Amino acid sequence: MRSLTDPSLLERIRRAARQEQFLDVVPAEVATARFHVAIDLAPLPAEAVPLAAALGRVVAVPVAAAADAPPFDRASMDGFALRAADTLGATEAAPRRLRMNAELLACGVAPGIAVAPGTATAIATGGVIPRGADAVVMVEHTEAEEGPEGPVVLVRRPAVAGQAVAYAGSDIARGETVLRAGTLVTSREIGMLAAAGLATVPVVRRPGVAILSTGDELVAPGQPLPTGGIYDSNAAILAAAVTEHGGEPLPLGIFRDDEATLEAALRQALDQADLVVMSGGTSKGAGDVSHRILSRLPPPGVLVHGVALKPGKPLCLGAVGRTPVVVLPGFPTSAVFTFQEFAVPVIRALAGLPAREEAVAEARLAVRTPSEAGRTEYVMVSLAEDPAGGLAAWPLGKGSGSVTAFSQADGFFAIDAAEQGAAAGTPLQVRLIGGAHRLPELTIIGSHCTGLDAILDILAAEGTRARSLAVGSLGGLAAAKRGECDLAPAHLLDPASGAYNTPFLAPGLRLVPGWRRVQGVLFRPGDARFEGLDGPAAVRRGAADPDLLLVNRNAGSGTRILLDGLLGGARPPGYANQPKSHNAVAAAVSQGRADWGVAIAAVAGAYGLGFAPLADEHYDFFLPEARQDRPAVRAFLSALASAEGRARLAALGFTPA
Ligand SMILES: Nc1nc2c(c(=O)[nH]1)N[C@H]1C(S)=C(S)[C@@H](COP(=O)(O)OP(=O)(O)OC[C@H]3O[C@@H](n4cnc5c(N)ncnc54)[C@H](O)[C@@H]3O)O[C@H]1N2
Ligand code: MOO
Repeated sequence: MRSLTDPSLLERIRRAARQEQFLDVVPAEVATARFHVAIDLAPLPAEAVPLAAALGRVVAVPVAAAADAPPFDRASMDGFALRAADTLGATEAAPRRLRMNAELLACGVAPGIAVAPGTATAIATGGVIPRGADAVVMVEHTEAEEGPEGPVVLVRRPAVAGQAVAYAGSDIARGETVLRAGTLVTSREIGMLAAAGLATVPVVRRPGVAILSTGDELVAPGQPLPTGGIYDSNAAILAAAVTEHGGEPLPLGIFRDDEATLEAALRQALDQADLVVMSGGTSKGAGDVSHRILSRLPPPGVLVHGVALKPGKPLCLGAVGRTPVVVLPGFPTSAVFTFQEFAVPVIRALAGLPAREEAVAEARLAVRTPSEAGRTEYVMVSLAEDPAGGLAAWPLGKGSGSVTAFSQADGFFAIDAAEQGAAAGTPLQVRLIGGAHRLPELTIIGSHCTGLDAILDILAAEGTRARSLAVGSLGGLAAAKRGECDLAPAHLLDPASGAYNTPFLAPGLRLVPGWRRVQGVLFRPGDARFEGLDGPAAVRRGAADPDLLLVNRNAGSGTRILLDGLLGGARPPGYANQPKSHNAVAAAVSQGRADWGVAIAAVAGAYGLGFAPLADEHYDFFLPEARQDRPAVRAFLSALASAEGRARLAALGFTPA
């Protein structure tokens, strides 16, 4: 992202406003087909690596055993090696009497004496079966004694040939294929290779995947964030995903949105990598940068720019010679989603891994979900129990710019490009991310609060898995009425009565008191226009001074109802700026985009802001009566009432009910 004084950015915005510039937007299947014919997808050449380094690698060529396992016929019991025929008819009352040979076959001892008829040799588990012997009798079924002819062994059970003998090559036969090409090497394979006498294993060379992030705003995690800065999360998630799919990440860092810099970086990446993945700067005019750079490199260059997908429309796929280049959209959800769909299959193919196994779960869509016609829209969802049986899918609703949607979702489903949304109740095939999902024991749908995290941390420590979906107080109340959640946290103010939450109770629901949150006016510390005022005076001051800019809240929120009541119809400057959370209000005031707003004390504290208290807001839980006896609900209620829960809430600035 560049500054507004940058003429190329102005040009980019003008052009974007004029027209839809992805003239060549193609369906995902077309994009994949064009990409795959232009690049090589055969596994990379083999390299021999020592067993200690083989974990997680992919076997390149069939591996044959160099030795038998066991390498010789081996005793599998401590006892006596003998000829089974000599023990025929042996009983407790009439044991067979065998002369003991003068050697003890411990492990690692080469036998020197053959077992002749009528003799036996003492042998340990793992000992080499001597010539002439065909069975081992365990020591418990024998008795040794000193006879006139020397030491003898009395055998009290008849043996059958082969008894307690593990034959040479019965486990691994020399020349047998122990590992087939394409096998992923785990600890189990490493054990087999060692037993077969192999110190190294031929594995597919790991595809090197260069990862470049582009954007003037990007900052490496761990560094301080300047105004307008964004942490480079794409590079980290992409590098880890490369490793997960058998590649070797080559993190090249963050590059400025500048053609010459990017071209140099791309050339450097192409020198060392089997696949180049860039993220950022692909949409609109910026996409031309990739076009221009790629056109100066060996053909074929850009193969696809624009895919009829959401997230992921600005994706650019290209190749230099046969080396694939993938330019992902900068938005984190778009980047990781298109990486999974378009880059992962290439990495796995080069790494010699089979296509990723897709796991699908059937679910019903919990709420109506809009989509953009003309693009196949992939909707990230959380799965919860459906009261009608099976699973309900709840859209995360976070959008392409979210850094958490892909990481927190259980899976995603597609809405066809021809549709403009999907109705609540639509049966869905949800593709699971990570191949599996575990249903939470406690489903919480409604308004979010850091106090709730404190209680859920206690539950987690006790081993109860909870899932909290932040859909706002009203959305949670509706879910509770439909019986779709265990608890619906809410802070709903009824303007008529001035009461919180109780006026919204419905048959079948009960209200569990949670805690109070102090609402107040937020301002920058040291702002003399607010310092020292009480809450109502701070609102009057804010409303009266035309130089002061308000940050309001969205209609329907309890905070908005409170502020509207205090303003008595006044509309101070900034009233139209209506973000949807306490944190957004605090960030606006803290960063100087506004001078005052109303939010809870805990958030003011987290941002280091001044605070003038106004009123107590009640944060309570709607609980469907049908669910109140579930063990996880009981565990939640006791954590809420516990001394620890109350102490943690108090420490966060909340007043437990
Ligand atoms: N006028 C239009 N604007 C946009 C369109 C459009 O069609 N017309 N498309 C939108 C879509 S769809 C997407 S997706 C994004 C992708 O844009 P870019 O690929 O050009 O990405 P940037 O502008 O560089 O960044 C977007 C966003 O993502 C943040 N970002 C970038 N890189 C990283 C990173 N490595 N780690 C974390 N976050 C990153 C960046 O700061 C921006 O906030 O464009 C829409 N715009
Ligand atoms: O296509 Mo963009 O990826 O919607 O956000």
